[in-house]
Amino acid sequence: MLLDDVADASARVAATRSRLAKRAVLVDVLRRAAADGPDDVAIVSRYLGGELRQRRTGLGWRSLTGMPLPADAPSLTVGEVDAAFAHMAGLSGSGSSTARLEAARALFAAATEREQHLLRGLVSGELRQGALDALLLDAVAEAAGVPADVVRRAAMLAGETEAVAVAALGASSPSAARTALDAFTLTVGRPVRPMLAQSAPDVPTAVAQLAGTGDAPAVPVVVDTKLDGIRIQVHRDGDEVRVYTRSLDDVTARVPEIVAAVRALPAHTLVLDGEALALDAEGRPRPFQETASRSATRDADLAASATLTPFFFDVLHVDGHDLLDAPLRERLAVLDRVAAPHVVQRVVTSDPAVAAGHFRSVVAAGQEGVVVKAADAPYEAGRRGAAWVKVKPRHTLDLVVLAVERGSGRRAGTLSNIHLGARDPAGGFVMLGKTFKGMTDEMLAWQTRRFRELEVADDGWTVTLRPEQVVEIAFDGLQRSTRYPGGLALRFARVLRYRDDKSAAEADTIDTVRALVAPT
Ligand SMILES: Nc1ncnc2c1ncn2[C@@H]1O[C@H](COP(=O)(O)OP(=O)(O)OP(=O)(O)O)[C@@H](O)[C@H]1O
Repeated sequence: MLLDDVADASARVAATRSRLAKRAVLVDVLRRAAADGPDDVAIVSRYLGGELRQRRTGLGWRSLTGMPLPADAPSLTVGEVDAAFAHMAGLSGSGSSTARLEAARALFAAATEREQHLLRGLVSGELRQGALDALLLDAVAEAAGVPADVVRRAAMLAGETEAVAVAALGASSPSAARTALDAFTLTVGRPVRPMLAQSAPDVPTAVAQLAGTGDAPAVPVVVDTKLDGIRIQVHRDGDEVRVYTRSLDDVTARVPEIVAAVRALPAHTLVLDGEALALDAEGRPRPFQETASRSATRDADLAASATLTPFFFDVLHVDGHDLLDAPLRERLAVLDRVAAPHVVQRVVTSDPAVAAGHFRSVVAAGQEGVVVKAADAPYEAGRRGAAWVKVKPRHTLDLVVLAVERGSGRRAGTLSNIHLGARDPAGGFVMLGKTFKGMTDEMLAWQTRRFRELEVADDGWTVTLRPEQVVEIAFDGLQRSTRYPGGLALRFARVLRYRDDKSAAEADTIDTVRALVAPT
């Protein structure tokens, strides 16, 4: 397949707001890629999702300025483009950056204007979007003639889209595609995308959503303590233990204490879902920053300074039995048996008052809130379904840093005041305000370095960034604003922490923010 076909599809997807129209474009291009063979499906599904197949090419955003003028007519195949990036990624040693730049120039010289636009987006990561991935999976399902939930489930278990697209579109018939997709099962040692939660403003609302209201007898729900640490998914096969983060990165080498704790549990094979936390001598959680900086750094000194304790709230597999489809009630019974010293505290009740009492006591003990869960629900990998509902005592949003201003006075020399954007589901970001509050000196130093890496332009005062860094913001409310494009501004926004475990595609959307505005 020609790169031009993908560039054309990508431009048409970006040009329409209609999900149906976007999906139709993707179905068409995926079908044509399938006719050209599995290698093309692999590459095209990656490119449509906004990613290269190479994790790192060594090419920076800046190196793409000053590329040659575009070619007049398309000639590049996707296979040639993938091979060119594989070559660039493989270069190392002295002279490699010059060689890489030459290879990039040759590639760009052979690309038309819209192909160059696609290549830039792929290299910079700007085309990557969570919403696009979901759409792509639906398009794979339609192109292969199988139900969308079968494809989604396979992708969650595979932890990626490419292999699933190849399996589904490489099959000779819809029933063969289904068989190929059913072969993606939970494998110990291969992380699955974690189940996510919706939010509710308070505990009675969350309980009512799950336990039901009215005359029917209320069903008991699980009210789990919400710990404010780092999501971990731990896989154990005998003595081999691997620890993954929310974004499925392998952090095993950095958390030997978690490995040791899980090795001591009474099971041979295990997949556990939970949270890692730094505790003080009294067993109270230490501030999140300590847990986060510990996991974000490879620094051995820091590694010694805070010990992480794992707490588990779910189990997906034990000794040859997959539990994904078992109701939570059963999974928790297994969890209590195999992970007893490390289980998150919970109450099971249908009484909103009891649930609210648990919420108050855990918040008083320094925890973040609760997650109310349907006791009969399966584990829905990768889904923000209705079966888990979180409740926290304060308003927070995960926003993306769009730009940053130079600090002055005590903050001279730093990059300080950050511009905050919510994700627009149709593409791009909507600015909601700025803040320089809540940052510790360490955070300031960290962000000053980090934002230089993301710099796109610098007018001497404001540095415009690639929209990649997610930040968790607390705020007191929203006000109408004529200054910002969404017509809304945050009141008293302050930084709680930087979220390295979330990509910009997972940031809160402007629709979520609008839903917080009380109807007038
Ligand atoms: N007992 C628990 N059950 C489920 N999730 C928990 C629990 N304790 C802490 N968590 C954390 O809460 C998160 C659930 O909220 P959500 O799925 O919205 O993820 P998130 O966007 O990372 O949320 P947040 O920023 O509120 O932690 C999980 O990702 C997990 O890290």
